[in-house]
Amino acid sequence: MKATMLRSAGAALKRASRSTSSCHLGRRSYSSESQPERKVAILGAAGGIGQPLSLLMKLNPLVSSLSLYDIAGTPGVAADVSHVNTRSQVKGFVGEEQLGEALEGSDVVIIPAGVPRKPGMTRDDLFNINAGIVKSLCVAISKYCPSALVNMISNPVNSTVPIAAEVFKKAGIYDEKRLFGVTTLDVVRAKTFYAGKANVPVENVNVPVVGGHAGITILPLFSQATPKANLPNDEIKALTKRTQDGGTEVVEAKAGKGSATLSMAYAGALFADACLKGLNGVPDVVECSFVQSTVTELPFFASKVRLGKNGVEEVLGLGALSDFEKEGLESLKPELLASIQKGIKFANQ
Ligand SMILES: NC(=O)c1ccc[n+]([C@@H]2O[C@H](COP(=O)([O-])OP(=O)(O)OC[C@H]3O[C@@H](n4cnc5c(N)ncnc54)[C@H](O)[C@@H]3O)[C@@H](O)[C@H]2O)c1
Ligand SMILES: O=C(O)C[C@H](O)C(=O)O
Repeated sequence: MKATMLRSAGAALKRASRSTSSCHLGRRSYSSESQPERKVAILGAAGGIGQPLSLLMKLNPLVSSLSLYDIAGTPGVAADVSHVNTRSQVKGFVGEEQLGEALEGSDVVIIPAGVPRKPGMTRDDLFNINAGIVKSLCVAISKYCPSALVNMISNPVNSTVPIAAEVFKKAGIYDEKRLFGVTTLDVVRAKTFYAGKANVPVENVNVPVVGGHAGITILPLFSQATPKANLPNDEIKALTKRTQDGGTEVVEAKAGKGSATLSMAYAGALFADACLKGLNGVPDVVECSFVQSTVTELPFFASKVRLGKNGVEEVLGLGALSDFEKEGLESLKPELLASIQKGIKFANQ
């Protein structure tokens, strides 16, 4: 009975990971024996996101070594997760003196380290604490695993990604193909909310989300959503607003106990899986991500990105936008640019 339940849960996870890419994920199945060795490090692994993300990455057969780092609590998390009978070897690292070893040899580094919002706060209110945390972690990445793909989850993503870029430039190791702001949760939310309104099976839904990762800088492109549903304008507006406020919806519901952790762990695991597939040469892996970009005049922008053996293989354009989306795009630019510049300035102080 239990075995049957576990098997069907595993199958459901596999189905979800195939269907939640914004576009098309490689559909071949792999056995762990034929997979290359891949080390994934999670920085902030003992936190609200870090713990479930550690579990989800332990379930990923593409991972051979899982390195769990935090300033406290990682020995327990690592011991716990390590008992799960899947391919990867798990090690916990705690405190700055163990950060180098945690990072060494990593192919993908996922960063959910830093403080989350409380009700009434914006993501930018986290800048003062999280900017310093991200900066110091990126200095260590420059030193110990300069060619890793970096998946930045820590907020404000619109600023922490530019901070990371500047740190890497200073260290002489910056490669724009290897730095990603994780905006997958916006895509996950847009798909869920759209499926509910359009009354279509959520596993078939695709919606690109572009721009950035805060309030109006989150721009879901429901005009490109599939399956087509011809929703009226007022419903598209409401869906857009709900996607933009999705993080705040969770922050308020948690009433002071943090922000999205479980849905974020799921989204972070999906994005890291896409990065690993790209590294392993799986074709046509496309996800939305906040990356260095020339899609607009802004130096960083989230859009669909094709992932490959070196990280970003191609930053894809926006496609045709509705008038409502064109307006949204113009309105988000000043705020997004200010957040990017704030990050760049901080990193160069
Ligand atoms: N990109 C997104 O879509 C998205 C979604 C949800 C949350 N977030 C952000 O993710 C971050 C983490 O959220 P959470 O709910 O897991 O917070 P949390 O407080 O539960 O966990 C954060 C963890 O980071 C650790 N940490 C702090 N300083 C560190 C350092 N120097 N090195 C390593 N670890 C360190 C803490 O010890 C803690 O375990 C927040 O900034 C939050 O806003 C982003
Ligand atoms: O909203 C937050 O502060 C966390 C995260 O960015 C989210 O979108 O859930």
